[in-house]
Amino acid sequence: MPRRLEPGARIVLATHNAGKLREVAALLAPHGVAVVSAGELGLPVPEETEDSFVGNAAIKALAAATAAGLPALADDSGFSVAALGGDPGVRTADWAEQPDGSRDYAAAMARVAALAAGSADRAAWFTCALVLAWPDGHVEAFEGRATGHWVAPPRGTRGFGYDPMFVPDGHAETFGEMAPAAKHAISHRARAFALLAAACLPAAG
Ligand SMILES: O=P(O)(O)OP(=O)(O)OP(=O)(O)OC[C@H]1O[C@@H](n2cnc3c(O)ncnc32)[C@H](O)[C@@H]1O
Ligand SMILES: [Mg+2]
Repeated sequence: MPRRLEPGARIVLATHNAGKLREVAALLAPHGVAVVSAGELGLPVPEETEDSFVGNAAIKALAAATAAGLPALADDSGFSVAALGGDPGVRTADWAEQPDGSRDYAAAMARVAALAAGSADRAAWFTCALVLAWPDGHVEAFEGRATGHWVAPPRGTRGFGYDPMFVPDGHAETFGEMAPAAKHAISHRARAFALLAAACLPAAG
């Protein structure tokens, strides 16, 4: 049996990414769970040393749960391109990292497009792993995927990260052009969250 949070429980959202924080907080809102972010608690950014999304989400969730003494929810996610053998994948954030530590997503999207342009296979997908960890080391893990294709140049200013270069299956707009509610209806994060909610969260009110 999965472990479930009590109604009214307080949890840490173990991410330093503002886009993810906004999306996960919106998904959590109907479940009556009180949320505090890793940034608000001044928690450090742990090193993501695993080669799987679930592995890295577990590192982040366990580090935050232990440091805060509260259950913690972490998201590890990434963008994969079939023509690149699934890259950048778990290294998606690293591909955007600049020498000064800042992130340049325009440059990262241009690099992905340049490397993949030689192939007729435009298939791409986002993956999201959500891991809920407790201070005693217990973890519950869930994964969701959204499939589609990549486009260049990037389109749209909504969303975050690589959203402007991804068109999900059955749609014409990129995640960067869609309304947030439309992205939530089909995204990798929403799919992982639906599994998490069914197993571990108080029923939505
Ligand atoms: O580790 P935390 O603190 O949660 O924040 P992060 O931004 O470093 O997150 P990851 O290590 O999981 O790296 C995920 C990368 O994939 C990108 N990404 C994840 N979900 C995305 C989404 O829904 N749309 C666009 N890009 C996304 C994101 O911008 C990052 O570059
Ligand atoms: Mg990260």
